[in-house]
Amino acid sequence: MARTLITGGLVITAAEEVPADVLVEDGRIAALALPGSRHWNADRVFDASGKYVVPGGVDAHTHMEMPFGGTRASDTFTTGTRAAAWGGTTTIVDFAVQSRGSSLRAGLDDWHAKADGNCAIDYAFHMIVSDVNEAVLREMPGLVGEGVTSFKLFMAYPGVFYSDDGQILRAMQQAAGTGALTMVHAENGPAIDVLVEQALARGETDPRYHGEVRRALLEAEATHRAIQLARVAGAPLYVVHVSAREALAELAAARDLGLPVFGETCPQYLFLSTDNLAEPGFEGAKYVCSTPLRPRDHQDALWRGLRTDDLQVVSTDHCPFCFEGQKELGRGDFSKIPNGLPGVEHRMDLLHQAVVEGRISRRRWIELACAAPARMFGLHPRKGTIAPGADADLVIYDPHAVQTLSAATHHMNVDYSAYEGRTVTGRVETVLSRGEVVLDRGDYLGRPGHGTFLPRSTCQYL
Ligand SMILES: NC(=O)NCCC(=O)O
Ligand SMILES: [Zn+2]
Ligand SMILES: [Zn+2]
Repeated sequence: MARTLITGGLVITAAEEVPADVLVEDGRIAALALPGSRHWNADRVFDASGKYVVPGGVDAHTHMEMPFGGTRASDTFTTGTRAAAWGGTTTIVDFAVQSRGSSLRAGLDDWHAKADGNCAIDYAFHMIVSDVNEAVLREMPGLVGEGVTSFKLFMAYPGVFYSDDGQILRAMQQAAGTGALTMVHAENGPAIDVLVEQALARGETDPRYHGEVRRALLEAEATHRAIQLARVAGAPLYVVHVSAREALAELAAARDLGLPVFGETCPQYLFLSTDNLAEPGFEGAKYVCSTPLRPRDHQDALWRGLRTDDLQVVSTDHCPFCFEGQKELGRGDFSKIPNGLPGVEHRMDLLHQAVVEGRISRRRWIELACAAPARMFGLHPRKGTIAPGADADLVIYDPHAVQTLSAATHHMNVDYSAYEGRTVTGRVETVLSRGEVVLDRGDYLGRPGHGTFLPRSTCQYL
């Protein structure tokens, strides 16, 4: 395989920033050296002077083609992984779904069939458990053996993905016994359903009521309950898509006790708010996701949590539905709007914007977007860092380029952008996935089938 050299860039990892040349051989990082200090022969040289060289992003929360609310997420593995690559993400961990009444095996096989041969970048799977029973519990160790080392349980969505506390406790016990990580969607679903019914009965049908009924206190209550259940089970816990300040406080309190409790937030909770849900007409449907967007004053708490390590990971929860034909299913009844936002393409750029604005450091940017998710989900040391032996998943990033995010220019298969018209400083220039050039200065060179399934080890964050 070709030898590739990247010269003169500022190499940024979660641990350090150092000007260095990077040599890539056989799809892996072969060596780093002070700029110009070694005279390596290479078939291909990229000049990264004035640019950053960062690890490819690891997005630990995506939903390609996920069925939801009578429709399915509009990005396939082909379109979604291509869009991820455009945004500097070179690994996704997608959620395989167990259908109720079916087995984990069937759900996982289904997900392999969707992804196999179609991905532009490497991928792995978590498993959504929507039907906890004895047979399903017995299947869990087998999945861990196949590299599916995390399971997501839902306290929300009664009748769909929801598990009750007893089922969650049982699944946590089983996961802990195999070394797997339990992920929880922490919202009190049954209580939310009561509030939904009451709101609709009052004629409150607009998208903004989605945010009002999914109360912050019901996220905090569920987060508290998930933590206590994990304690009882002796299980580590990862709370997905944290949006409420009150839920974050529960995580912080648990971490202050030294518990193995981790949290993720997403760009939509850091950059968008209930103001978007309240946009005129039916526009707010574009911003319907769960947990919901919160009033703007929650954002500062989330940023603080990212700085203090009460939150460890920023993932996208990419789950796109087109406005036309999909979000529109909920006109006249907000509870029928399919839940989810597009975002897999913009995470690296939006977090870099936070660097530009002084909210996080450059190293924290890489920690949150690359290194921590790789360690959390058993992908380190192959992914999330730049070191000899690691996969050559590399991004040359121009920190000065200015771009405007828009549906007219993005690559996700969705007819709107949640960040339409937002200008950010910084842009991906070149992307390598295991040494192969996927993107270079606006030319897409990737191909479906390059991306391979990554069996994961257990959490290395503990
Ligand atoms: N988050 C969301 O609104 N949709 C995807 C499913 C989930 O993660 O709960
Ligand atoms: Zn969720
Ligand atoms: Zn999700």
